[in-house]
Amino acid sequence: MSWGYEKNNGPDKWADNFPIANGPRQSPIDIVSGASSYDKGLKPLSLKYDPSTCLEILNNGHSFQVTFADDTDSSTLKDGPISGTYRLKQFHFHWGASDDKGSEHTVNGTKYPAELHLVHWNTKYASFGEAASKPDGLAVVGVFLKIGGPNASLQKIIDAFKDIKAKGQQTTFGGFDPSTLLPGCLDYWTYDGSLTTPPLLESVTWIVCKEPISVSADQMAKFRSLLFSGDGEPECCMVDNYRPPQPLKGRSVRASFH
Ligand SMILES: Cc1cc(C)cc(S(N)(=O)=O)c1
Ligand SMILES: [Zn+2]
Repeated sequence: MSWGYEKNNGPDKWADNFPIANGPRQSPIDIVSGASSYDKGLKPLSLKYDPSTCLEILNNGHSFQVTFADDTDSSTLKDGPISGTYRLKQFHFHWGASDDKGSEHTVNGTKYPAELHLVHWNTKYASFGEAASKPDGLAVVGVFLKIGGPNASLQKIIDAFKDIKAKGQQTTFGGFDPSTLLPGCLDYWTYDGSLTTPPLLESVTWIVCKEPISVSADQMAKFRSLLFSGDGEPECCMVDNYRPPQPLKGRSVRASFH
């Protein structure tokens, strides 16, 4: 039985096969804004994305992801809390069965209906796979989604859902600029954490944006029409693919803003 988000294979069972699930730097966390400390040494994020590196969109059975060519420094994250250059590998989302839940990180206990993760790897290592096992290997930018007006940039992604409804399905998806998914203000919280799904590797510098982006209720409903299940299997809607907040275990959360 492979891991998932159901009762019998969900987050409470992951430690059975991935003992790091109870490790010292697990993600996500609840961000308590009053307990975060402003660090004037934190730089603004430098995100430079080239739409021509966008390759395809894929339903991997846990979420859907948009993957990028990462053989050059065309789409990168620099500055912020990190040193060096990190390359964009993919982005994906986590969301709920209803608008009152779905994000992985929470803010003062507040859940958002969804959360975007833009995954980058440190080019001091030879590949994503090598970087994923290093304490400074990955940097993931998290962006909350809140219910509001329709998001034109998200709509381009949603329009591709008909081709990736079931697990394992993928289709070409080019010319998409991920910077159109970023909020206007790039104030952020940052802390040392992990992948939020198995293998839960403790290799992620988390960079969580304070400002959410909008998504309409109808657009969220389209996310929930994707399937965890494969073609020909009993249909299981892709919803609640989020891990709940994990113990902070003494970590500090820094803020790039007052
Ligand atoms: C397993 C895994 C892989 C990747 C690239 C990213 C994550 S996450 N949700 O921590 O951003 C998890
Ligand atoms: Zn994620």
